[in-house]
Amino acid sequence: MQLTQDQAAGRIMVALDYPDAAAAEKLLRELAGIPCYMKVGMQLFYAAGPAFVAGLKERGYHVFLDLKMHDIPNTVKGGANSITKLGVDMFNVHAAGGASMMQAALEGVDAALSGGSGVVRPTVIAVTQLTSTSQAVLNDEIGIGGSIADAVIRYAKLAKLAGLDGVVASPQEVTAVKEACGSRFKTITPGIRPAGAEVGDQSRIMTPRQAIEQGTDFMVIGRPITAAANPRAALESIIEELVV
Ligand SMILES: O=c1ccn([C@@H]2O[C@H](COP(=O)(O)O)[C@@H](O)[C@H]2O)c(=O)[nH]1
Repeated sequence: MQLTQDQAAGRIMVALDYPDAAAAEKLLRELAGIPCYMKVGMQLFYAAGPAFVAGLKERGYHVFLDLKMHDIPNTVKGGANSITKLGVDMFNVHAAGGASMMQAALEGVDAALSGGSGVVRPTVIAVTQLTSTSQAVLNDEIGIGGSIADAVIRYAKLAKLAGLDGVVASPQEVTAVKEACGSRFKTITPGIRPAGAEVGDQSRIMTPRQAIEQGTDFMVIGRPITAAANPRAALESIIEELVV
C-alpha cells in the first residue's frame, strides 16, 4: 500500500500515556504539525480529565478517548452520553460486556446527539482481546478455551451485530476481522513495535509496515514514540516506514 506522508501520519494514533497534562503537552509541542490522531487513555484522563480532552479538540486534534468502558448497560449508556458531549472522534467499550451493553453505548450517543449540542457522531468501537493477552494467558490463566483469533472474531461479530463501527484487536487479527465483518468495519490496532523496539508488556505485535499491509485502519503507538530519546524523530521514522 502506497501512502503519502500525511496519509501515513493520519493512520497513527499516538498514545498519550502520561501522568499529567504538562507531560502530554510537552509531547504535543514536540510533534507539532504532524497530523496524527491523539489517544487519551485512563492514566491521562483520570489525571487531567475532560478539560484536557476538550482542549485537544479546540486545537483541532482528532481524539480517540480510550476508556474501555465495561459495566452494566445503563451505566455505559450514561458514560457514552457524557463522552459524546465532549466531542471526541472515537471512544470504546469492551465487547466482553455483551451486545446489550454495546447497544446501550450507542443509545447514549444518540441521546447526546439529539440534545442539539452540535457535536459530531463519534466512531464507537469495541475492545476484543487485549493485545497484551497471549494464547497461554487466555487459556490457562483467564480460563477461556480456544484460540485468540477465534475469540477476537467472536467479539468482532458481536460488536458488528450490536451496531458498532469496529474493534480494537492486534494487527495479527486484522485480515480475519475484515473477512468476518467486512472491509468497512474498522480495525484499530495497538501492539505495534518497529523492528528492534522493546516489546514490553505487549504479546501480539507487528511492525508498522506489517500492520498497514494487513489492512489496519489505525495503529495505536505509545512507548516506541513516547519513550524515545527523540519522539519526533521516532514518529517520523515510523511514517517513513509506511510511505516507502
Ligand atoms: O488491546 C489493547 C487495547 C489498548 N491498548 C492501548 O494502546 C496503547 C499501546 O501503547 P504501547 O506503549 O505502544 O504499548 C496503550 O495506551 C494501551 O492502553 C493496548 O495496548 N492494547
